[in-house]
Amino acid sequence: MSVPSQLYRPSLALLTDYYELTMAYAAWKSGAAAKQASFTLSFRSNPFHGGFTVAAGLEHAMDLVSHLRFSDEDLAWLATQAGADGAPLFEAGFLDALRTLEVDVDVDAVPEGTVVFPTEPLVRVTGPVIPCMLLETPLLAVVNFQTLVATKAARVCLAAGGDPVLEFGLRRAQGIDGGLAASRAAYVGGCAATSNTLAARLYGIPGKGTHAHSWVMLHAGEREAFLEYAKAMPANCVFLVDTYGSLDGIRNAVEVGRWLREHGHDLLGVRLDSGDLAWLSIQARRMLDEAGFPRAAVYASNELDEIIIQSLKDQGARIGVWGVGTRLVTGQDDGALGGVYKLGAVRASADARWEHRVKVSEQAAKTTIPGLLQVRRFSGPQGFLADVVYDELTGLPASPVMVDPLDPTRRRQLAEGTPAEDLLVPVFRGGRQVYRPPPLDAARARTQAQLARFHAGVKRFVNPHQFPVGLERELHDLRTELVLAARGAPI
Ligand SMILES: Nc1ncnc2c1ncn2[C@@H]1O[C@H](COP(=O)(O)OP(=O)(O)OP(=O)(O)O)[C@@H](O)[C@H]1O
Ligand SMILES: O=P(O)(O)OC[C@H]1O[C@H](OP(=O)(O)OP(=O)(O)O)[C@H](O)[C@@H]1O
Ligand SMILES: O=C(O)c1cccnc1
Repeated sequence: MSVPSQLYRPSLALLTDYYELTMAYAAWKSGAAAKQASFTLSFRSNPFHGGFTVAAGLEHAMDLVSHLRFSDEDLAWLATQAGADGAPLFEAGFLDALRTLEVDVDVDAVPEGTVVFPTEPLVRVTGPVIPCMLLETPLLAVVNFQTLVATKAARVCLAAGGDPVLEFGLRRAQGIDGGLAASRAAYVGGCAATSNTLAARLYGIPGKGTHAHSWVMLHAGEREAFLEYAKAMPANCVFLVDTYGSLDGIRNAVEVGRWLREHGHDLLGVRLDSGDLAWLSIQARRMLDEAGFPRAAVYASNELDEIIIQSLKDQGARIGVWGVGTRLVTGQDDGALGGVYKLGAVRASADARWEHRVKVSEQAAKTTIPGLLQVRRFSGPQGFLADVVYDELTGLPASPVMVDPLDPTRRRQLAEGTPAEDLLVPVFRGGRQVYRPPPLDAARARTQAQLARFHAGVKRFVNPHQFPVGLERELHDLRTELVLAARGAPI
C-alpha cells in the first residue's frame, strides 16, 4: 500500500522559494491575484546524454497540491518577516488570505512511468495565480529528482537486460527524503527491490538484502560467520564473499550451502563486492555449478552503473543479480534534471480570454512555448513514431504538421488517422482530485511497456537517436510571432 502523504504532513506550505511568497503578496496587494495563469513543467535535455527520460513523482506532487495549507505556525512565522526598513513584509490581510487559500487549480500531468522528451509538458497547472506560483518550487523539487532517478534506473535495468537490479542507495543518498524518493523512483524505473526498509513499507516495494562485511568481521572466521547466519536465517542466505578473498569466500559459501541443503534449504547466492567482477563472476558461476548449486545466483555490487554493467555483460560476466547504490540514487553524472516551470498564458479572470505569453532567450531551447500545452504521441505498427506538442486552445488538426523547435526548416506531416493519444491526463479540476494514481507496480510496468515501443536507437547509451518531437505548426507560428514582437523585429 502506498502512503506518501505521511511524509507531507502536517504543513509543507513554506516548502517553496521565498520569492513565490513575495510575488503572491504583490499579486494580492495589486489585484493581480484575480488573474488566472497556465504554467507548464518541462525540461530541456535528457539526462546522462541519453535519448529518453522517464517521468516520475506525480503521486507525491499530487500530495503536495492536495495538502497545501498554511498552518497558524506558518502564518505566525511569516508575520515576523521584515523588509529592509524593518517594517513587516506581509500585511495581516494577506496572511488571512493565505489562511483561507483555496488551491482551486486544474492540474494535468503525464502518468508516472511515461517516457518523455525535452520540450514536452510533464505537468500543467492552470488557475488563480497565487496557488499556481506557490506550487512552482515544490512541484519542480519532486518531479525533477524522481524523474532523474527513474531515468537512471531505467538505463541500469536496460543494461542488466532483464536481470533483477536491487537498489542499495540509502546510505549514500542525498538526505532522508532524497533516499526515500530515490528508492521509490528507482522502482518506477525498473528496479526489482530496495534495501531501504522504510521505502519498502511506505511504497509497497519489495524489501531485500544480503549482509555486510561487518558480519564476517564480527566472527573469528568467514565460514563460522556464514554458518551462524545460515542457522539464524536459513531461507535468506546470500553470502558476501570478498572480505578476505573472493575465491576462498565462494568455497566457504559452498560449504555452508551444503549445510543448508542438509537442513532443507537452498543457498540463494553469493555476492561479489570488489575485484574484477567479470572474471570473478565466471569463476563463481563455475564453482557453484560444479558444487551442485546451479540455482544459486551470483550477485555483484561495487559502484556499478549502466556503463559498467554493459561492459561486464560484454565481457561475458555471469552475474545474475545486480546491487546498485550510489550512482543510481544520486543520478550520476547529472546532479539534477533541469526541469523548469514556465508561464504559457494569462487571463484577467476565469471567464476572460486567454492571452499567450513567451519568455525570450538568446538560446532557442530556452525560449518558452506559449499556450495551454498538451502533447500527443503518434504510433505505428512498429512502435511510437513522433510526439507533437500543441496548444489546447487551438487543438490539433486531423493531419498535423510538426515543426522541429530547434530547426524550423525540419517539418513532417502526420497522416490523418494515425493512432495517437494525449499524454497529459486530467489530475485536478478546480482543486478536486479527478485522477487516482495507479499502484507503484503499475507505474513500473508502464515504464517497461513504454520503453518496449521505442526503437532501440533511442535507448542506446552512446549517441542515441533523437526521437522526433515537434511543435504543431500553428503553435510554432504563434511562438515565432510573439518572439518577433517581443524583440520589436519586423514580421
Ligand atoms: N571487469 C570489470 N570491467 C569493468 N569495470 C569493472 C570490472 N570489475 C570491476 N569493475 C568496476 O571497477 C570499479 C573499481 O573496481 P576496483 O577493482 O578498482 O575497486 P575495488 O575492487 O573496490 O578495490 P578494492 O579491492 O581495493 O576494494 C568499480 O566501479 C567496479 O564496479
Ligand atoms: O557501491 P554502491 O553502488 O554504492 O552499492 C552499495 C555499496 O554499499 C555497501 O558497501 P559499504 O562499504 O557501505 O558497506 P559493506 O561493509 O557492507 O560493504 C555495499 O557493499 C556496496 O558496495
Ligand atoms: O543488502 C545488501 O547487500 C546491501 C544493502 C545496502 C548497501 N549495500 C548492500
